[in-house]
Amino acid sequence: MKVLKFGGKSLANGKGILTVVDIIEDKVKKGEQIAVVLSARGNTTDELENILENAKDNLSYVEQLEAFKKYQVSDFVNVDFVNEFETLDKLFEGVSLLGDYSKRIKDQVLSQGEVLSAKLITQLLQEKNINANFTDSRSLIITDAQFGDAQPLDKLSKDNVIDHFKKHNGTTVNIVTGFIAANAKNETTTLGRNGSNYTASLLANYLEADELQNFTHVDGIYTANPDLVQDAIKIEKLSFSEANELAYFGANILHAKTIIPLIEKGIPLRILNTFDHKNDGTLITSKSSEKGIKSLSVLENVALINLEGRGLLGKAGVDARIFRALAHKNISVSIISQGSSERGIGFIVDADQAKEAKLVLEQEFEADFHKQDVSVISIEKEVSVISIIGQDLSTFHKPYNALIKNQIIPLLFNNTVTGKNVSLVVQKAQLHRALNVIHGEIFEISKKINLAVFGHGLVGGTLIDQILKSAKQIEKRKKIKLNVFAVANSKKVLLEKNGIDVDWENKVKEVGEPYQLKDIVNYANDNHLENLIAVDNTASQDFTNNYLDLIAHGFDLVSSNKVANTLSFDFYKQLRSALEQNQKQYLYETNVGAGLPLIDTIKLLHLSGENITRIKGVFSGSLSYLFNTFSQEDRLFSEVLQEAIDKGFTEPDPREDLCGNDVGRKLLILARELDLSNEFVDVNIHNLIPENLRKGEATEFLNSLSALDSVYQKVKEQQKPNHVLRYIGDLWGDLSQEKGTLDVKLISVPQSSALGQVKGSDSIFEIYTESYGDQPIVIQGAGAGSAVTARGVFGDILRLTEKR
Ligand SMILES: NC(=O)C1=CN([C@@H]2O[C@H](COP(=O)(O)OP(=O)(O)OC[C@H]3O[C@@H](n4cnc5c(N)ncnc54)[C@H](O)[C@@H]3O)[C@@H](O)[C@H]2O)C=CC1
Ligand SMILES: N[C@@H](CC=O)C(=O)O
Repeated sequence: MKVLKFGGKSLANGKGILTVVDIIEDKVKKGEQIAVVLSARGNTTDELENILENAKDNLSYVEQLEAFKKYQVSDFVNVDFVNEFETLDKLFEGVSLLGDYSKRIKDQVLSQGEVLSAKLITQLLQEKNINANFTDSRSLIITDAQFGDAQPLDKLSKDNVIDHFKKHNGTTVNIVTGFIAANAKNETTTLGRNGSNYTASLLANYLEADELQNFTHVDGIYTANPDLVQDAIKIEKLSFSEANELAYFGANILHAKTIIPLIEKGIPLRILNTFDHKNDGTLITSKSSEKGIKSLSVLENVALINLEGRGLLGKAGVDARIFRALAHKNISVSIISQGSSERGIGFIVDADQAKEAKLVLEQEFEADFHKQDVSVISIEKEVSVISIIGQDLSTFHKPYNALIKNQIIPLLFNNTVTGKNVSLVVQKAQLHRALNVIHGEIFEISKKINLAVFGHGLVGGTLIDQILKSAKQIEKRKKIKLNVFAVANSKKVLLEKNGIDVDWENKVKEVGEPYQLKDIVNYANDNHLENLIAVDNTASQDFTNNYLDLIAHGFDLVSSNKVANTLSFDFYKQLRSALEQNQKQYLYETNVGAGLPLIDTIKLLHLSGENITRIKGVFSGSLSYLFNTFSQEDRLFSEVLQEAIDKGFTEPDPREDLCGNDVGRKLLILARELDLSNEFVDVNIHNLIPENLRKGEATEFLNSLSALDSVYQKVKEQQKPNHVLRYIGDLWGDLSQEKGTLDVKLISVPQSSALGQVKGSDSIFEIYTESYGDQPIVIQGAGAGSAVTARGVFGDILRLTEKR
């Protein structure tokens, strides 16, 4: 025998009720022996309660009652509800006249909901020639006289149930009303919260059923509420004790009292979805899963009460006074935390009891206030409790660190000593994001990294395409889900919380909107996006003004833009201190040498105490290409320069390369990596642009490139034989001092030298250190180009995700 229980949502008009009839019919046709327990349909119980209140308050309720009746009858014209409707009419009339009702009357009213439901299903099944038998549980379950929350009298109830099922067995399907019962005087009682589930488990117990199937509107029990956590996973199996923890912490499908009758007889409970009944749901048995089950549950309607005072220190009986005072008003405390200094105590109560709790405590501690032993009793209403079930403190650092990195600082947390359960109190506004962060961490589900990409020109555009192309592979290999939720240029932003797709460029044009930085920050907040990274692929100084704001709003930073690292040394330090304060990271490997692993190498050498004495080389990819090609081939300077521009080697404004600023910046960035405090003005730069071409717009300059030809032809010709031109950066001097010497210059070197042999757009960096002596560490390779640079930026993003 299996007991099937259907909840209110399953029995609502429309698809629900028809599906329920199909499920029962299907089981009967397969020859399964079943008993069916039903809740009231849809919102019936709430509606009845509402009408009752209105009747009591002498408000007009008749129209509401008629609508209620109409809903119950709906299209089911053959069902006879005359008795039930008359009963309700009389009860409401009486309440309206008296202006009051007792718990006994309320139970009589509410019980009609289950009666109507069971009568209807019985009728619908009979119309399908199924031998359905309407069973009023008031003749089976006998309780004490505690109306509203009656306790079953087991022996009597069990005998009744067994007798009834003996009489009505075989092909009969008993359709039993849930929730309602009767006392010894045959007065209607109800079984309280989750009453229908309770009826079903009592029946399963008395009948020693093989299984209780609880049909709901969800697929089973999830690792977290799927409405809040998109990646929540259905739990296939769990034990009663694990389910008990879930029930306690708010999984409202289950309640401890409904589980006990099942545990007693070892009857499995299966949570199923009426609307997808092919799904196996979640099976709850006495057997614990080997690995232990983990899940998240949430308490939302709560408030945090905080009691503080220096005078509490070491005083005996303070806690006792708090609890006594609260208990006196029937206020229950669910989570409590107290520092060892005993100067404060924080605890959670139901939100609607918070005000009363504060009042009670203010009265209790009135004298202590006067003596200034107690200074504050405050209520924080905008909080929620997250409980990580199955979590102990040995691995708690993982979700905790992930929360901190996402700037979610729990207000309070505690754990159970024996069981595995850690609870956190967080700001309500952060609940959604906190749940997703913790869930991702404890289930090692693909970590979602939310990227806002600023600048989608050569480098930015290539980066976005590279990300979209490899996102699936990365998710598979590294369990990291890269989600580009924002793409912005200087004017417009495209925002897509679930990530842009290959058509992003058109969408930026067509549906992109003018924006300010705060719009993107707010969008991330409103959509609870976690693990935020801002990627700066602009060349804009204006944009770097946003860095501090981004950091303060929880973004890590990645940039190919070199400007932020080359503004004043004060800003450089301010940026680092903001990063430290907010526990954020800033990676910029592409600032020097594009995709080459230069900054990391120098950082490591310096950190390990290796004394770097000089860094010298061809720092610019575009100027490398220009002088390598120009020195080698008999071509016009302007022609080769145009080629470097066309290949995407130069800065957005190529004058930044030619005037030496770009190399100057790179040199300064490396110097600052060595803790030197040089400013940009300290860099001695040989500007390659003749004086007369330095002013005006970039386009003007680009139209007069040929004016450079004669200048550089002359320089080329004045070289010694077998020499070539190279534009180099050189960091030297006593690098243990506060500042180093930084030179950027055009030199002529033998073609056979290391610098002379550099080809194409390669950069070369010679790093001289004390241990390596005269033989420098050499890093050489493509020093410019959108593909290699974008790859380098991508590398920084991935490196950041691993640090999270
Ligand atoms: N091209 C290369 O080989 C390398 C370039 N870089 C750096 O990469 C960065 C990007 O270079 P490219 O892609 O070549 O430049 P680009 O000119 O092609 O793209 C820059 C983009 O930034 C946008 N932008 C400008 N100001 C903005 C603002 N305030 N907010 C949002 N977007 C803004 C522009 O609209 C443009 O789409 C530069 O900082 C450059 O120094 C670094 C290493 C190598
Ligand atoms: N314009 C730069 C690009 C990389 O930083 C260069 O030419 O090196």
